[in-house]
Amino acid sequence: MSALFEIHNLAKHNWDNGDQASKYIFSQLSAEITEPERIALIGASGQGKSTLLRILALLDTPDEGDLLLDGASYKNTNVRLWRMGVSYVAQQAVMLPGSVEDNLRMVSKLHGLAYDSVLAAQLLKQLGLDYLDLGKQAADCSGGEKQRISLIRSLLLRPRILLLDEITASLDINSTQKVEELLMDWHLKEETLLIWVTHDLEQARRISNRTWVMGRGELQDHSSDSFFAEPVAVLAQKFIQPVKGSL
Ligand SMILES: Nc1ncnc2c1ncn2[C@@H]1O[C@H](COP(=O)(O)OP(=O)(O)OP(=O)(O)O)[C@@H](O)[C@H]1O
Repeated sequence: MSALFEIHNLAKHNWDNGDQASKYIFSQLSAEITEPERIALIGASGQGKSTLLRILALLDTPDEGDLLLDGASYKNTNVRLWRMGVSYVAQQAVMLPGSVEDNLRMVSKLHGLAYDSVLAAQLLKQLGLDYLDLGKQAADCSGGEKQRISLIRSLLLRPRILLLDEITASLDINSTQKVEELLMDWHLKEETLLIWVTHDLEQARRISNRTWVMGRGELQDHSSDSFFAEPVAVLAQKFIQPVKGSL
């Protein structure tokens, strides 16, 4: 039986700055995921974590290598179908023109799916957004509101793989906790594979069973239990440099 998701020798060239030493952001990146897991993706700034997630969602193209979903290469798959199964939630939430409700409805419409208003209302409540006027212009929402609306937009697609790019970066502690609880619950019920980029090692420990560390163009794969056996402060020094003050 084929794995759920496979990354084979993936490489991405850096922007061409004439410096051969930095030709690749990363190269020969490989990983195999056989079942829906919760993967924390960590690493210092500029190591290519967002680029990797964007490539996995086919929002950017790899320069070398292959990606397989249920054994089928992205090269032989319709991009729209791929994106129904693999959804990326960006670090900077981008709102589409129109109201909050227009934004929530838009993705289902694009993919020819029925809009599940009951699920939308439930998710808004779980993320503490039930006070929001759905007729409000999405562009007028706060950064934290936009981030949660953008997460709900992706969840409404019920993707098999959810790629989360620092999605709690502009949220307060309460909202962050709600997002984490919702996603842990969602993962259990929907069996969604989560790949979650975070600079917060405590968050990585809470949400993952597997930890990928990106650095120097490579990907290290650890079980979170063994990775977090060391104190977080020590791990921060080793893997998320420079770390003075905060992660
Ligand atoms: N499409 C692209 N082609 C070439 N280089 C890119 C592309 N996108 C990003 N880069 C470069 O790749 C490097 C890694 O960027 P990326 O945003 O993926 O890092 P990151 O690990 O997510 O960083 P951070 O933690 O700060 O968000 C940057 O130097 C960036 O300019």
